[in-house]
Amino acid sequence: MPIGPIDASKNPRYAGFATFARLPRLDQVEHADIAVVGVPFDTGVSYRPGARFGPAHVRESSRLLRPYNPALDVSPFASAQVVDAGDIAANPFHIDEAIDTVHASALDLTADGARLVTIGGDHTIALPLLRAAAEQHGPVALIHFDAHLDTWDTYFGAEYTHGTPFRRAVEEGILDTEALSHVGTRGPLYGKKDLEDDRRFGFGIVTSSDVFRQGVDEVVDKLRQRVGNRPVYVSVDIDVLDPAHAPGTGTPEAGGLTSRELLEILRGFAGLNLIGADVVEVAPAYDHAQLTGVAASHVAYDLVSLLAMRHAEQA
Ligand SMILES: N=C(N)NCCCC(=O)O
Ligand SMILES: [Zn+2]
Ligand SMILES: [Zn+2]
Repeated sequence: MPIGPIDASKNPRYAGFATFARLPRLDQVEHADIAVVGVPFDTGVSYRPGARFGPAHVRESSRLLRPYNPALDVSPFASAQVVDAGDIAANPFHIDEAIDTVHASALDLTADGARLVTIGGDHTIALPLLRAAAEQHGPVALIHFDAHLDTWDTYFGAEYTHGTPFRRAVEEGILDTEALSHVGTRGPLYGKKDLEDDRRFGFGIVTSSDVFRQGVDEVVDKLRQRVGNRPVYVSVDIDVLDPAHAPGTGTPEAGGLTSRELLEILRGFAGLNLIGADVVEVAPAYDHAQLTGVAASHVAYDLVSLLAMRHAEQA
């Protein structure tokens, strides 16, 4: 029997240390099937800093999550042993070293088959997480929720930033270029070439307007078709949400998804071969009333739920 979260009917949910969803820590269980892990790192940002405080804020905003997920009809913490694996200690003064640390820690945490939901941290960390995923599964399909493409080349000559992880990943051959999608893209670009490069790398784009005009079901259908039964990694930059739904982020763009749309699309992924996920770019200094923290914690909860369903199917 998995060890579940602290019982909120016996111990008030606002009391005690904040692990994700008040789950046990990794060192309190014998084996974890799914681990939520933080990466407090924001040295890769191009605008507002502060995503290094994202993991603590998402945990603090996750105290109200309950054990049954009616939208997916699953009790994720009973279907699998889910834990909080704490934070990866990424060097804030050395991006290359931080990337190596995240890569090594992700490999370590998943060595016995555990799946990760990583809480960022800026989007730079998706690169080492994808490296680790590809080492275990081969080149992976990607569904990338973001206002931004994050396939740019360099900033100030720097190759490893939060605007460049997916270009690096394509260059490294760790993504399955038949099955790459951005969702929620919007806002001004540097030039048309950004889109041309992106298409050349193999990405298909579902813009934020597409979600509005076509609706969730059609978008889910398209994304599912593109992924098929490939191993798929889901990366959620919280700035995919409209700043009204997620003000606490570093590079906000108007005209984004609602949290309802994002959660509904994620729930449409039930049955896909999800192998890992991240929720990045939560910067609490710009948040209000935990809007962004609550949204991110619910996104992480649905991702954990999808992984738990997958785990139960395979067990
Ligand atoms: N990954 C995020 N959130 N943002 C990328 C923004 C890149 C830019 O400053 O143009
Ligand atoms: Zn973004
Ligand atoms: Zn991003």
